[in-house]
Amino acid sequence: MDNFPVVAQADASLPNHTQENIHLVESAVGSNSPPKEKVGSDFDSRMMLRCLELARRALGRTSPNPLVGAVIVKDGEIVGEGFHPRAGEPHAEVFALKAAGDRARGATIYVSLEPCNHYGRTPPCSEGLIEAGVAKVVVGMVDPNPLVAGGGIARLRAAGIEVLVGVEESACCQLNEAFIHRILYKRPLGILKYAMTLDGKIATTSGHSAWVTSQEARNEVHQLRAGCDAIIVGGNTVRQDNPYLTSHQVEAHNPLRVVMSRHLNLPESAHLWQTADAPTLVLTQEGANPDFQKLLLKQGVEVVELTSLTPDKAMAYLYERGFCSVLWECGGTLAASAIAQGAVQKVLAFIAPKIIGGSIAPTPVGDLGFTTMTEALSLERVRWRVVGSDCLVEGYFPQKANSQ
Ligand SMILES: Nc1nc(O)c(N)c(N[C@@H]2O[C@H](COP(=O)(O)O)[C@@H](O)[C@H]2O)n1
Ligand SMILES: [Zn+2]
Repeated sequence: MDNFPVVAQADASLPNHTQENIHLVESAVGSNSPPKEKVGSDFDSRMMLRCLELARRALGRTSPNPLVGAVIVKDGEIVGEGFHPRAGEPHAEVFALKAAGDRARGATIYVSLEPCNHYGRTPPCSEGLIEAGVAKVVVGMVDPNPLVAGGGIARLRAAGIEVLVGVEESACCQLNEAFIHRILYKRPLGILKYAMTLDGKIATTSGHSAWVTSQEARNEVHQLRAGCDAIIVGGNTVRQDNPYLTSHQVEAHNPLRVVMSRHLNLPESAHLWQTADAPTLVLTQEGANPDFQKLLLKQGVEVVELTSLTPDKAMAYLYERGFCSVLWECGGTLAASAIAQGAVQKVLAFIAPKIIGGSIAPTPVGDLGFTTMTEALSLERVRWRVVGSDCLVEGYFPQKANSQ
């Protein structure tokens, strides 16, 4: 287990203040640390939860940027609200300031992420807040982005503005767990999702898998997809299940559908290239099946040849494309190799109270090469709840602490 690369390491080249920030954010996200004392009043909490509600309106659409909401309160009343709609567009604070107009002077702004203090695609919100004359800034969480990392808070305080940090911090971190992971580990957050029977099978011996779980669980999966940037499957899943991999919800975001296939021996009639509901990307190896590549291109499917097609290389490529979260909805063989290469950090297992038997019926995770129980990968921060007639168990592989 010691040599098993379950997670990517945080980048040792990051500056010291960012390393400290990593610990700060890790302790806010993790539940292994003792519960923290509540920060702020009940009213502060209500306003911050409203910020998170606003932020969620852009679910799945902001990467590589975070989901952020902002609320401006004057004399106990909300006078402006905003959220960050997508990268390249103004930040949440800018929309809230615009909505509040002159009423922002002397007001309190609640924002789920520390105001930025840098010139990126947009100018620094810290300066905008100072110029608007706000009296107080209530922050949900410190921004782990090394370009911000406490600098926004310091700038506001230096301008004489009162700043309260950490209201509903763990809820703020949870909403942006994928953004945080991307910043800290320079990879998208990998989420492995599967549905299995009580006896641990994802399909019958003959490969029939529709449906293992209840409609309610499938609806939950559709919502999960709407919040992710990409879904990855392997060629086997395309051949056997012919999935659509969409969020099946009106106006919801559809993630990029990604197929990993070395030889491109895939069916021409697959729904993934016969339906235009969502974009599709096929990742393959150099020189694979040029005729099939032509067919895919004709269908509007993007094809990218990687020098070697592995889960880690796929995640590195998707990181470069600006993705924060990737959902692995693949079969057991690819899932095992994704876990072994540290491309999975979070597991969502839907367990249906059904038994189908079959000693060779497929299971969610293939061979990891373990021979003893001491090698088993234990999840932490485990939670479970009932969804329809099924049970959803979720947890995280332990993050290796940064040694810097
Ligand atoms: N406080 C805050 N509010 C928002 O609405 C945001 N989108 C951010 N994002 C932070 O700024 C970085 C992106 O900057 P540009 O959009 O490129 O100017 C992002 O990485 C976050 O650190 N922060
Ligand atoms: Zn900003």
